[in-house]
This record gives sequence, C-alpha cells and structure tokens, in this order.
Amino acid sequence: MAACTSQQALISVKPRCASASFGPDRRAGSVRFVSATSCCPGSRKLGLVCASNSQSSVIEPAKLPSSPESGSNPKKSSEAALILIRHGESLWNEKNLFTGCVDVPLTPKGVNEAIEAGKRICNIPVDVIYTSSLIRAQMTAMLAMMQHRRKKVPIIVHKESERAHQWSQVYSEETKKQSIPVITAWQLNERMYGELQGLNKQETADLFGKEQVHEWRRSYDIPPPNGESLEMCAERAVSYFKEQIIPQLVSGKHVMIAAHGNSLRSIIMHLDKLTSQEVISLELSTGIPMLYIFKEGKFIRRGSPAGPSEAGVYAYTKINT
Ligand SMILES: O=C(O)[C@H](O)COP(=O)(O)O
Repeated sequence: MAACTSQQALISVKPRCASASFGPDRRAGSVRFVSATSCCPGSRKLGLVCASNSQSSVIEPAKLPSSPESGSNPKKSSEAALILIRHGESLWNEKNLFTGCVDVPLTPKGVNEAIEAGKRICNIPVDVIYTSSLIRAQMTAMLAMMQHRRKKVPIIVHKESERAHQWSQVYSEETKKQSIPVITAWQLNERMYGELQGLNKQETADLFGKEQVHEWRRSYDIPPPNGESLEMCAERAVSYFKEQIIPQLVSGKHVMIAAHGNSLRSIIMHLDKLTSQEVISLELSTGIPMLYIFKEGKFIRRGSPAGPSEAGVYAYTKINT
C-alpha cells in the first residue's frame, strides 16, 4: 500500500444506516464498526459503514477541523479528533502468552499492522500522542506516525528526572512546530495479569479449565491471581484519561492514544457508556485505529478509518470468546 499523500481529512458525520445514533449498536447482540472507503492513496474521504447482521450503509463524509497549530484556523476549534489504537501484534501475542505489563516488542507482522494503521489515519490531524510506558505501544505510535501526511516528528517527552527533562529540550520554535509531543504514561499500560504473565493461554485453560480462564480474562471485576481486574485497570486508565487527555481535547488538540487491549477497553467503556456486562464481550483488534470526535463535551464514535483494499475490518466487535 502506498503512503498517504492527500491534503484534506474528511470524516463522516451523518449516518444513513439504520442505527442513526452513535451510541453502541446493541441490536442482535453486536457492537460493530467497519471501514468503508479509503483515505489513501488518492481518495480524500474517510467513510464509515455501520454493520448490522444483514446490511450495511455508508455514512456521509464531512470535513474534520484543522489543527489549532496549523495556522489555517485562528479560532479555537470546537471539535477535536481522538484516535485510539491497540498496538500491533507482539512477540507474546504471537506465542499466545499472557503479557500484561511485561515489556515485549512487536513482531514483523505487528510492525506492518502499525504501518497500515498509520495509513488509515494519515489525513487526520494529530497534535499530541499518548502511549503507555510499554514498547509495543510506543513502537506502534511511532510507526503509525511515520505514515502521516504532515510528516511531523514524534518526540518522546522525558520527565522521569529533572535532568532527563532538561537535556531533552528543543530550542527552536520552528522545530517545535514540526514536532508532536509523545507523552508516555504507565496508567495506560495493559492490565497487570499477575501470576498469569508469561503463561501460555491455551495451556492455562487446559490446566485451570476454560471457564476459569475466561473469567480471569473477560470478567469485569474478578482479577487473575495477584493481577488486576478490568475494573482495577479502568480505575487508573480512565482517571488518567479524564485528568490528562480530556483537557487537551477541550483545548481543541487532536489526540492519538496507542495503548492495549484492556486499557483501551476500559476507556471505550467510559466513552461509549458501556455497562460492565457489555464490556465483557468487547474485543479490539491489534493495529486497527478507532476514531472519535470530541464535540461540545461529547464523544461521537466514528468507527475505523479504512485502508484502500479492505472490504471491512472490525476494530471493535462483540464476539463470544
Ligand atoms: O496481555 C495480554 O496477554 C494481551 O495483551 C491481552 O490479553 P487478553 O486477550 O486476555 O485480554
């Protein structure tokens, strides 16, 4: 797939599909969004298909607000883009091992997924990037941004010590304008899987039983042995989102978050007001970006910007695991 070159971002606004609201589509027990048209190369439109069990329809495109730093729009934007990306496949995803907070890198397939994710969002403005403190999320963010049409340089903000902060200062305003700060936060890490970390998922199910392992992996408030439940993960991830990320969106900044299956599930649960029952069966694909528009204090889900060759890839789906 060629890198993105087009000049404008166009995002869907008005659904023509049967479910006209942007809340989760709970019909037929499924919550699904699927990409429709391509943003790159060539096409300037991002489309969205609301998928129900039997039919799907494309949503009208609309213009995305320009970046407040771009100079093209002197007024503060009242809309801001929020992109969520689960990292690409990691070496332990490939081996089917519980990973949690163990810091493993991407596989070549994961690298490719991150690049493809970047092509999908190459026209959507990004002013600030948040990642977890884990390398698989950081690799994903960096590789995705390499595809962006603005070609700004993502730069990790180091605040682990006064010296690290001082020594990484940039002294050119012009260079700063051509950069995107990347803020890393442990609060966005994958949920800590406790004593399951490093164990094979299938072998663990064989040993403890499928039901027990499913309960550890997908129940809302039952933690795996000495690990975090989704509820505990949500407590720190959603607090961070509210305290640090929402203020950026309120100020009109376009934000990308590269994080993990469970830290993102908890943020999506908050954004889409899912119940603890509904979040249980929410699954996120690796490397498929999801777009929200923040407008007048509300989050409007826009689904997954599309790659050119895909009939439809689900970023966000409810399945029975
Ligand atoms: O930490 C892990 O092993 C995975 O990233 C997520 O695991 P899950 O599919 O059990 O939530």
